Amino acid sequence: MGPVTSEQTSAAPDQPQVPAVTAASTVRDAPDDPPAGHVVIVGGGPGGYEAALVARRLGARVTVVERAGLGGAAVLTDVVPSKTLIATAEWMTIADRAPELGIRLDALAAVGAGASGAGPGTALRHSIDLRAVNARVKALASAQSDDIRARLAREGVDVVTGTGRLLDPGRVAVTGEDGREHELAADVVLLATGATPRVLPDARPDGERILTWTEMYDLDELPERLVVVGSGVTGAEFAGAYTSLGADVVLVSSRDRVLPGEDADAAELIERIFTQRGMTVMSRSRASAARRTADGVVVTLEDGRTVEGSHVLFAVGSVPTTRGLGLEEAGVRVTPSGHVEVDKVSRTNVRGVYAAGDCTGVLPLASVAATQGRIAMSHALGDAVRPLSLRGISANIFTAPEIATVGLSEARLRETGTHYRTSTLPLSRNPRAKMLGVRDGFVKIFAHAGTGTILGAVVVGPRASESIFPLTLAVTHRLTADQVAEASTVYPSMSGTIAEVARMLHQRAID
Ligand SMILES: Cc1cc2nc3c(=O)[nH]c(=O)nc-3n(C[C@H](O)[C@H](O)[C@H](O)COP(=O)(O)OP(=O)(O)OC[C@H]3O[C@@H](n4cnc5c(N)ncnc54)[C@H](O)[C@@H]3O)c2cc1C
Ligand SMILES: NC(=O)c1ccc[n+]([C@@H]2O[C@H](COP(=O)([O-])OP(=O)(O)OC[C@H]3O[C@@H](n4cnc5c(N)ncnc54)[C@H](O)[C@@H]3O)[C@@H](O)[C@H]2O)c1
Repeated sequence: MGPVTSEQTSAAPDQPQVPAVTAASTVRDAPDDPPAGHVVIVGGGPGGYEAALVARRLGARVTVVERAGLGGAAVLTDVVPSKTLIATAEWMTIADRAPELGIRLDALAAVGAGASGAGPGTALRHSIDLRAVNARVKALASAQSDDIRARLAREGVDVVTGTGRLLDPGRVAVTGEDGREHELAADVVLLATGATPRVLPDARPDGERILTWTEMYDLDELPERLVVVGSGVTGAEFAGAYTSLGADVVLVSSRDRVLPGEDADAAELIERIFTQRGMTVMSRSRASAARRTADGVVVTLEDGRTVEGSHVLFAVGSVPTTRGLGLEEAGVRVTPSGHVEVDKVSRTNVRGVYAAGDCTGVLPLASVAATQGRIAMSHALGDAVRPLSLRGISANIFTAPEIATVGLSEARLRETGTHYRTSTLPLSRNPRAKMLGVRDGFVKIFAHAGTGTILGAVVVGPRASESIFPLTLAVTHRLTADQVAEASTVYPSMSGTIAEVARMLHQRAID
């Protein structure tokens, strides 16, 4: 069975989300001779497992080949662990505001709770038991992976443990843990093999002091001085979290500022907050090597300077997991960076072979991987499909405060010469923010200068990941600033600022 070639555009794909995997359903066995053929999916991350569910719903027999664990890097090493760690860090950040809100942690209560050596009147602060934090992180990730495995089993998806390799468009070889190889015949193949941390040749991770983000959850004690190399989203999230947890953090950034790809106002605000919290940010500093010392590490920069720490975390990007996948042999085209080339319905250049997620490099987000996987299966199995659009994709950087974005960035609007208007309000003027002791953050909206249609937005603030949703609706459904301004908001609420910024855009339009 080959893929359908015409693109239909009726049903919209679901909201791009990594699915909840808790819903109960009866076990469905795959039919021996499924009407929609056999789909083999290599990689069980969000790109792969979400596709598997869709393919089963569309009547295919489905086999997922996964070598590490279901849920992929997203669940086992990247999204889930980092956001669970950040949940603890966020609590610490909120606790820092407690005295301002009239909350005291007094010595007596702490002694009762088991703190030792604190006499009455002793000033106390919360501290971190990193072993306990990381045990929670790993247990949560592993439970989520188990949930996904159970959900796939309930839906009748076959899961094979091993490493998959494309032999040709209709055959996948699987090498099991025992080294034995067997073949799976496929009508459709989906490659969803993700990406792995980039490693500098002279800074090989050792799992103890020189680390990638996947190894951070094996630490039992808070690093005394953590050097974080790379100030992209991963570096910024870890540097911010470890500062909140109480570590002394040095962030080595090769660029002029942290988060170089993000809204400039948001990035500047985060950098200011980072330094206010005691983080050392070294800009225009590129690391070239790292080595162990007797009790720590030394990181060497390209200009010869050195930075000492107890540990170093390299967050210098990822490489697609596409080597050894048989792409060349099967004639699948890859980009110079090694990503699988796909179109907007996740097709590669080889008929019947699709790809989704980080191995395609389209937009490395779990939500996008899941959407690409779903689209691939709908297309391959002849269901209605709407090609991937990145227009209404929202994303969030889980720093404190969070940075949430949707739609076009200001840089992109400038690049494309779009005639736009923008308004911004700081959260410090919002009554709810004042009550909560929140000072940092803002709402910024971009609207088309002619039509008033909302083109993009940035929200910086606590739980910005939640507040961005009305603006995602606005961008997705092409609402105007006036339509957003007319909607009622609760008083007092953070979302009041969103409506107020939308009102400001109206005033500007009639200036
Ligand atoms: C630290 C960090 C935090 C992040 N936080 C977020 C976030 O908050 N929100 C968000 O949306 N995104 C986040 N991301 C991005 C997100 O993790 C990825 O976009 C997502 O994991 C991509 O999903 P995927 O299915 O393409 O690949 P993965 O999740 O990487 O899964 C790929 C799977 O394929 C398996 N595999 C690879 N090769 C083979 C083979 N040959 N045979 C068998 N199996 C194979 C791997 O073992 C893996 O399990 C984060 C990334 C990082 C690094
Ligand atoms: N919250 C989220 O959704 C989330 C979190 C983490 C990652 N992600 C996804 O993963 C993608 C990749 O993010 P990332 O931060 O892992 O990688 P990245 O490639 O975006 O950032 C790596 C940074 O390291 C810098 N760098 C590279 N080599 C260096 C060196 N030798 N010394 C110092 N700096 C160096 C680069 O200039 C870059 O700024 C993001 O675009 C995002 O889509 C998402």
